[in-house]
Amino acid sequence: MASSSSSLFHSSSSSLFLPSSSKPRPKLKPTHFTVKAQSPLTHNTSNIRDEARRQNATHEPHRFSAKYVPFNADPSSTESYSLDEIVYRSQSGGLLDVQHDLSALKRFDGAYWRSLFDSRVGKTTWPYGSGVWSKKEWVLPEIDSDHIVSAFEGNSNLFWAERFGKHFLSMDELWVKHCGISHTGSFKDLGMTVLVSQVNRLRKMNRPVVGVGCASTGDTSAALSAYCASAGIPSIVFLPANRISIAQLVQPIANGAFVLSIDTDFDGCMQLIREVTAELPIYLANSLNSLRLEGQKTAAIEILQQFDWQVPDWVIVPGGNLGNIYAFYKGFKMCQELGLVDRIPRLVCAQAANADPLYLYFKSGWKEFKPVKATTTFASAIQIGDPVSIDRAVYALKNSNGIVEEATEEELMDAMAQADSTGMFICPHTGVALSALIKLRNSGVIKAGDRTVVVSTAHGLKFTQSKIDYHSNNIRDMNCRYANPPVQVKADFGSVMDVLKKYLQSKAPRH
Ligand SMILES: Cc1ncc(COP(=O)(O)O)c(C=O)c1O
Ligand SMILES: N[C@@H](CCOP(=O)(O)O)C(=O)O
Repeated sequence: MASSSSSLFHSSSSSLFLPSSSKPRPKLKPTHFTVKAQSPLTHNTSNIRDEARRQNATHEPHRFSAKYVPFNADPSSTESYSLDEIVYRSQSGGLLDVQHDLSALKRFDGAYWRSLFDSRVGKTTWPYGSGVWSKKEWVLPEIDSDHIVSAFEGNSNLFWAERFGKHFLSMDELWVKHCGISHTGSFKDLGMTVLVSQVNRLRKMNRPVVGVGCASTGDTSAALSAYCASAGIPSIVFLPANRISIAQLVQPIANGAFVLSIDTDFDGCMQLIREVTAELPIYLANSLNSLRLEGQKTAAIEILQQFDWQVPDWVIVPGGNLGNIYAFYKGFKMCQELGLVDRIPRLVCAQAANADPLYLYFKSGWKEFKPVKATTTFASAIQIGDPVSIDRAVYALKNSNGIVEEATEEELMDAMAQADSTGMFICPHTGVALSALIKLRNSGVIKAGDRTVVVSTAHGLKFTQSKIDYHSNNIRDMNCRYANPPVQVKADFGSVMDVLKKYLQSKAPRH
């Protein structure tokens, strides 16, 4: 059913002036805030990178750090790896997590970090003009700004969905975080800037990385190929043949990636890329690699920032491979731990009913996880039956008093059409998240006054075929209740007037 692919194929202004002593210091108060206001290109330098270099040379070295540790490890564990190592799994075969030196970050209080992050928004200072790198100290603190590969991603709009909220849900406080209004049209840019920047650093250090590879349902591959192309790094993408949209397929092709269209589903491609990256000097770019989530978590920080550091009640995220739901949890949790906010929102992960292993696990009371064979869904980017980040997702949901919901094909397509009819142009995955919201509102779990954020994960323009099918009433076993097909009309004045009069009558206010 899903649309198928063709056969073709500082400020300087916001520099952080770090204290010279490595001794613990009293927490900085906002009044001692050390962000220098200065416009980017004040020093006769030729571009923003040069300016960043000049600033770096005059600054003291960073004193924040991060490392890989086993995910959710026992506190007694001493296993850890430098971020400069090429490692995706712990000794026991479990997931890894990037652990920041929180005690170093805590030398600065919440007000300090809020002010610092706020000061960097809306500037072109390298690299802080990016919504991800404006939080560099919390993302990859040790990377040289010169190695960063960025499209100034992030800083996506948080849209007040006034009409959708009021009209369909009697809600005043419904917001949509448009992570898909981004360089390659999905939230993957947030993670990929971090991963490709680290690869760039590794290559400069002469580490054996010849290329970067991923399995993809279309968005990871688009982001990977764009960032790699921008840095001149070879990218290799494994795509499930005929299961991604044309718009997504053409992105890595245009960006010069080595594209393999493989006769299997996403889970099959994921298995293959894991085997291949264990053998060849190809760095793995899927979210199994915990570096990606460091970038993705900044969307959560941005939401808080956009609400002037007030915490919403609910955040709803569509889930597939399940890295993103954990990334949101991690972003919110860091803000709480570092004193920027005093609580975190409740998280909802929304799945397509045709690809719902997490939902089934949740419904079983977290008794037993079983991968499923995911079947075709209009939400094609989340057609995933064996998510690599299942443990991360469960952790995020349990620790945020979270919920999992699911949406049938008809529900998700109706929700997408309803949202579009109020001026949005969302992707089917966002339709899944909105369906979850509709269900939770109808059951009274989410209250009319709850401030709720739905995360929109990709741009609707990547999924136009699904909208065409829906609005043409061309989907088997679906009512397409909100279809709005074009009216065919003869090219004469009378015929045009007839249809217009009928239309205007149907729209005239009734008294
Ligand atoms: C558009 C879109 N939405 C949602 C998701 C789900 O994100 P995750 O795999 O991190 O759960 C993906 C990718 O999987 C996606 O491409
Ligand atoms: N939707 C994803 C699926 C892979 O997810 P990842 O976050 O593990 O890379 C895609 O677009 O490929």
